[in-house]
Amino acid sequence: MKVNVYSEVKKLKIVLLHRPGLELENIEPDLLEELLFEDIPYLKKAQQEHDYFAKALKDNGVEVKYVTDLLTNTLEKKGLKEQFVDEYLNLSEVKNEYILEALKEYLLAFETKEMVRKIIGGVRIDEFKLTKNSFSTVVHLNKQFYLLPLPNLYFQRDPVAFVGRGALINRMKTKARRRESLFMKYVLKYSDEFSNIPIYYDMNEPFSIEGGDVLVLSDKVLAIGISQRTDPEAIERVANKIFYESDESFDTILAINMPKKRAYMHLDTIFTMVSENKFLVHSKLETSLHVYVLKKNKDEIEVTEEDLQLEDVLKKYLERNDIELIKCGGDDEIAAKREQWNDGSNVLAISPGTVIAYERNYVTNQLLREKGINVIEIPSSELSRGRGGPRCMSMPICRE
Ligand SMILES: NC(=O)NCCC[C@H](N)C(=O)O
Repeated sequence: MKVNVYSEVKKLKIVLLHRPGLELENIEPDLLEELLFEDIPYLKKAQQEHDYFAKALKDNGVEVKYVTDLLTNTLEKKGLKEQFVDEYLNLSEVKNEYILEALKEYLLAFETKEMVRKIIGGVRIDEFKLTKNSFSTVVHLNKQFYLLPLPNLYFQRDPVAFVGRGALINRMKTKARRRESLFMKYVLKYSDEFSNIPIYYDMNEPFSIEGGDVLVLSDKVLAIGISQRTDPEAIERVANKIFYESDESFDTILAINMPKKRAYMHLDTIFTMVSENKFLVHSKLETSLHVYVLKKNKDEIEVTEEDLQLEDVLKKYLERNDIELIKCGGDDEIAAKREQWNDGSNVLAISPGTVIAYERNYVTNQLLREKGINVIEIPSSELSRGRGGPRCMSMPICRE
């Protein structure tokens, strides 16, 4: 499978998705904050909405790959089931040796496909009895889960980011999402479907970076948000790797400083590209931004700082004057807040000027159409409860 991502908008050919599963049925009110959800989703409806999203992509000529299929095939073909479970449990919050031993035995007893479904879905206390009990295991039995679910996995944008011909295997900021990166790490490392993909970041690095913060603005310019989820040190390591240890064409990284708060969770929460010169932005993003410009010089990275309007940053570094910003919700203050809350700025371009957007953000979608953008709308009553949009739910593997 060819990895080729040098744009946010060029024709999308292959995309990575995860269809929500059991994991959404294991979100309960006391876990909402820890699991990064705002409400309890209804799985059946969420799956129907996700299938609608996948169909919209396929109907537009995009090949859809599911991370669970890729992982299952890799583990089966390469006999890596046990090694994966060991590494996966090691990344989990489970430290009690009796519980780890019992969990490993329980998970390995499943067929690979079912095991993959289970490790994503979580394991409840009532699914098996511990044979050995000690004081510490008894304490743990007062909880509801041996292994917490991964309900954010359908936001495939974040754990692994394809950039150029390579990939960032991201260290996710929160414990709730840390395990997610291991899925594609195994696929990229062991699967025959991907060969010799250069890796520009690894999940074992100490600093976090999430794919929602990474935008491939052109074959020379990356934009990476310094956000609640992405550390400047991670950006620095990615820059050094791509500039000096790869044959990529990128020579500029715009590190955009962002408010470190959930409403601005990732750069793509407030800023996405919809055509070669048009961008959809959070209505408050028109103020000046503090941007650190990392330039590839001969031996080391040259860093300059800019306090510019986003439009001026884009004109300067994309070297074009026809840059146009479209505000989420337009000039209607209340619509802007409402639609931003439901990821109105987070659309997925499947070709220049054609985007997939949530139907609920109809004010923004109308504004996009008035600017000549073709908007394909999808339902999201349940998907939205995880606070992510169509761009969050997809990771392009190959664009034209
Ligand atoms: N790129 C994105 O904006 N992803 C959305 C992630 C939502 C998820 N509930 C999270 O808080 O990480």
